[in-house]
Amino acid sequence: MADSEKTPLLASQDNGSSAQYSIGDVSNVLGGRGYTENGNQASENNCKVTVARSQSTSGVDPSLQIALSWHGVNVSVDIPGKKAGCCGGGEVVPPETKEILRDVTGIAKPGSLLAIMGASGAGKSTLLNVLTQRNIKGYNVTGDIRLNGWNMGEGIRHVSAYVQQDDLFIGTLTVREQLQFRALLRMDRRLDKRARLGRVEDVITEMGLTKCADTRIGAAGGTNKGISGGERKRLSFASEALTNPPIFFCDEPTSGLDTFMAQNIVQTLQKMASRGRAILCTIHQPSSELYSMFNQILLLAEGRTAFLGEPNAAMEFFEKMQSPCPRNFNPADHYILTLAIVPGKEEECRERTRAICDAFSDSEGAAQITEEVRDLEERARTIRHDPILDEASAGESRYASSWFTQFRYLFWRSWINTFRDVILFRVRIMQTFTVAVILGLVYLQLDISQKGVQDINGAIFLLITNTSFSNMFAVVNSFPLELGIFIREYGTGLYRVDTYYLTKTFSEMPLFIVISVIFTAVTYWMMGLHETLNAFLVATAVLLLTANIAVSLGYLISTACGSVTIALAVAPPLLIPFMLFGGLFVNNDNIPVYFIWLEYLSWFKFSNEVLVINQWQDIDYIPCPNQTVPTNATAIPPFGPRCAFRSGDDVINYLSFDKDNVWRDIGIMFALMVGFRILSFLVLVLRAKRSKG
Ligand SMILES: Nc1ncnc2c1ncn2[C@@H]1O[C@H](COP(=O)(O)OP(=O)(O)OP(=O)(O)O)[C@@H](O)[C@H]1O
Repeated sequence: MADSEKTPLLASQDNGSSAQYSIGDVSNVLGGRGYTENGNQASENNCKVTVARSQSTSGVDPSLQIALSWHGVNVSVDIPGKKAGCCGGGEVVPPETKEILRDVTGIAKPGSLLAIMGASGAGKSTLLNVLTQRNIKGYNVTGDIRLNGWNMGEGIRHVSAYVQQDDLFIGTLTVREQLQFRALLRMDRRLDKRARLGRVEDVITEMGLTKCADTRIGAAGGTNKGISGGERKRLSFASEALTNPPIFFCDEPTSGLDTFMAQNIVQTLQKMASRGRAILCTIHQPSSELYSMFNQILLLAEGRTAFLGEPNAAMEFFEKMQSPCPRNFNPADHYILTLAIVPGKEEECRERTRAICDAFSDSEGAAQITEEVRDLEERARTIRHDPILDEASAGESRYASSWFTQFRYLFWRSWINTFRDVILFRVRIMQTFTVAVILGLVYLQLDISQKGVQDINGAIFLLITNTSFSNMFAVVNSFPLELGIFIREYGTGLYRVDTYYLTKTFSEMPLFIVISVIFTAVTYWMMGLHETLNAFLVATAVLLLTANIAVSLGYLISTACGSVTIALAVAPPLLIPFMLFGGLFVNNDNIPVYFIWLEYLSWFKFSNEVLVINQWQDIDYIPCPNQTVPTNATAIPPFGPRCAFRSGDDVINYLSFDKDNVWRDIGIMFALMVGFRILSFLVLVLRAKRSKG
């Protein structure tokens, strides 16, 4: 992309309740005019054009509106050569450069609702990505994309909103809470809390969300259903509309909605456009009613512009091309079918498409668009540079809130998400309690006896195993589901990775603590493990630490895998080796030398060692059947072959555990807990950075 004129564009003005970006003195920009609500140029006296950021009103001030233009945009991708066919035995396919968009030019003015249409593979998503400067890693992009004639580069992100196809929300929040969360983190930091919450109420009204404002959003398509699909989509618009950006990009806003809801959404978009915004949507085969609601359409075919203009003009253009839309036929369907490449008739279809694209590029309509785009560029050239564009181009967001503000509201949201679902919370407590009671019944009141040694050691190991598995899988089953929301919100500059990660882990910690304490309290006393308060407290602390290590590893697996399915596939094979070297299945002295390193990662081993020592160290005597200890005996006599353990120390020694290792074990467990968390944080940072590419 030519960056010859990557020029400062926006300057800030503090006008109290509203924040504004000023383009500078631009007597000639937009013909010396601002744009009126219907997209026409107006207000002759507008010598200072400012970019929309007035957040106290729901519309964009005419003097703050932006025209988005793109000129001669070409996009291609380099495809490396490879061997075709199975097992690399086939022909060599040479590397090639695939053209995705070719010389695409257009303009979206304030007040216009532009539909980007075309057959599958025509280049709609690519154009949207290029215009929004998102997901373009790996593409070769040339051409100009300008705002009111100014080349802003990635700064476009700061004056536009991108509503993606899938709506991702934390389902436990209500509509109002979701908007308040966004407003408190995203809006201009010079606006106080009252102004932000006031803006939330305005947006709720503007987007027709009043009726469901206090309804929980719920999970899309899940059993925990909240607001409807149409309301979810309007909530997506509302979330972006809070900062009142003058440009909106929407990817398939009506997909998955029924006709009524789809119409309702496009009406909302119409309303938003009528308030001075430029709205660009990709849309797949809209119904004729929907089609008629757009005031501009852009038809893409084979990466070229087949038409850009008003729907009526499209009708005339296709008539001239000897492809008139039949009566009572949906024009959108007709154009897409006319421009589609039908399998088996590729050459013929490509020929027709080429002819249409050539005809459009030679048409008066195309010439007028090119002239308007050039006019904007030309006029922008005469304007003095303004430092705020440098700021925007450098990617600095003036909406970023402070670290503490992010921490506060993220913690609030995470806390709600963890504890609001009372049913789920109760289910987890009941589940823990039930499992604890069952295990307690299986190992009810264990004896200190020769046979009891195996049962007690087995019970201790089972406590560690259950604590590890249940806590790790609780994370693995839920955290990856939230990662999509995190990536998207991080991408919009809502918060930092560290604040998100810290609040997530801190807010969830109480739940893991409560569950671990309930589990230990029930099982410990039912099993009749060493019955002193001190031993119980040590066991509780060690199992809490164990739970936290498992949770940390759960975070690491979740961030590394990114999806529940992969994380669930990876977690068990990872856990088994740790469990194997826990001291129950293989004696510590018999671990093969090449697996010693794994022993140092096995918290099962450290936890087991501390708990076994905690259980046995005060047991001076383990009875042996058929042998009585004389009351006046000074030492316990040697046992026969059936009695392996005279005292707790024998049990500890038998397992190759050492009382001197207790503090070392606890230290290593802390290190594992912290280490896994730091690693998972680093993986999350990496994931977040890569998602921005
Ligand atoms: N990274 C890439 N590598 C190779 N080809 C690509 C790449 N990205 C896009 N394409 C190709 O470019 C063309 C346009 O893709 P794009 O996704 O923009 O089409 P689309 O009109 O949005 O299609 P759909 O409506 O099916 O989503 C397609 O043929 C696609 O296969």
